[in-house]
Amino acid sequence: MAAATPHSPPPQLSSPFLEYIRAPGGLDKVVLRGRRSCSVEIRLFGGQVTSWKNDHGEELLFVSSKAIKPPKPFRGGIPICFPQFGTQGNLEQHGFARNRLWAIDDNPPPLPVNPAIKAFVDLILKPSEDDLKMWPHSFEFRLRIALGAGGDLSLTSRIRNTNTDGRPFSYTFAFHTYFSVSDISEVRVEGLETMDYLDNMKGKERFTEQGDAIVFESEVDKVYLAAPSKVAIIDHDMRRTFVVTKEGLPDAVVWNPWDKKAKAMQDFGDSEYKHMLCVEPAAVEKPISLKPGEEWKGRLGLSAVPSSYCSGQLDPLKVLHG
Ligand SMILES: O=P(O)(O)OC[C@H]1O[C@@H](O)[C@H](O)[C@@H](O)[C@@H]1O
Repeated sequence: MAAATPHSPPPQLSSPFLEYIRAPGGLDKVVLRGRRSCSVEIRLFGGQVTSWKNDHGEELLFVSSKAIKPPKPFRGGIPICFPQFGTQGNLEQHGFARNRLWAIDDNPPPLPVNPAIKAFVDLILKPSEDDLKMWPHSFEFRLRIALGAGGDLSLTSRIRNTNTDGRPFSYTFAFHTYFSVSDISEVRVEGLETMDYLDNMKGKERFTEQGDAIVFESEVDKVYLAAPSKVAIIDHDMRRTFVVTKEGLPDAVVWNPWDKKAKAMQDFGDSEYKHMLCVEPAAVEKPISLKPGEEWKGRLGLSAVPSSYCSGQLDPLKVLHG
């Protein structure tokens, strides 16, 4: 199904757990509804999750109060970085997928789904003629966004090489997840200690993280390499822990712009850095290569658990292996 134009009727989504909301300026969105006040909002522009609320209706993702409307990328939620992460190539920063209008995919190829999950939507992005001029590869990018029975959110990406000229392609990728936190100075991240990382602030030089959980006192922009499949973000003040799980995505980017960069960013409030943290499951160091006909799958799982789970400090071994 193509994305709705301003004059076409909104797509009929055949589920009480889904709602299609029309909005001007490319801001049409799909809302997934779960039990009590759990919900997820997805904008077709960028195929971007822009809201994830728990069963008390509390927002769990950060969105900047200064976020700009299309055609600019939207600051917050979960932008998709594809086919390029950061400045690692000739394309615009973080690639073009976050800056394109996605469509609802009525007829996606089967994807095993937990039968308890009722609220999900499938989106698709294919390159336009202009995209092909910049990045000369034909692809189908399918994205399933699902709200679990317990309020968990999952995003599954399937990228297929549909080149008909026999050529493979490679890309880098990230789920650029902006978490909402009470106070960045009180937050710690567990699961990445002792990992090697590339420091984007030091010319991508490689370092090894020290043995302690990661805390924040200044700007951070690091790509943790071969990171574990689970990472925890512990927010003391909110008495909440986000558990991030990833499959098919070896790396994890951690980013907070801190005060100076915040002031320099047009679409970001001067003090908003205090209330956000990006932890981004990604494939950055080693680009993913696909031959024609091949498909890659990457999955992000998010849950928010009350701090009782972490009050005695979340056991790092559980984070890594539990
Ligand atoms: O401003 P953008 O393009 O959304 O990027 C924000 C940040 O995204 C992070 O993923 C990068 O590691 C940072 O280097 C970058 O500054």
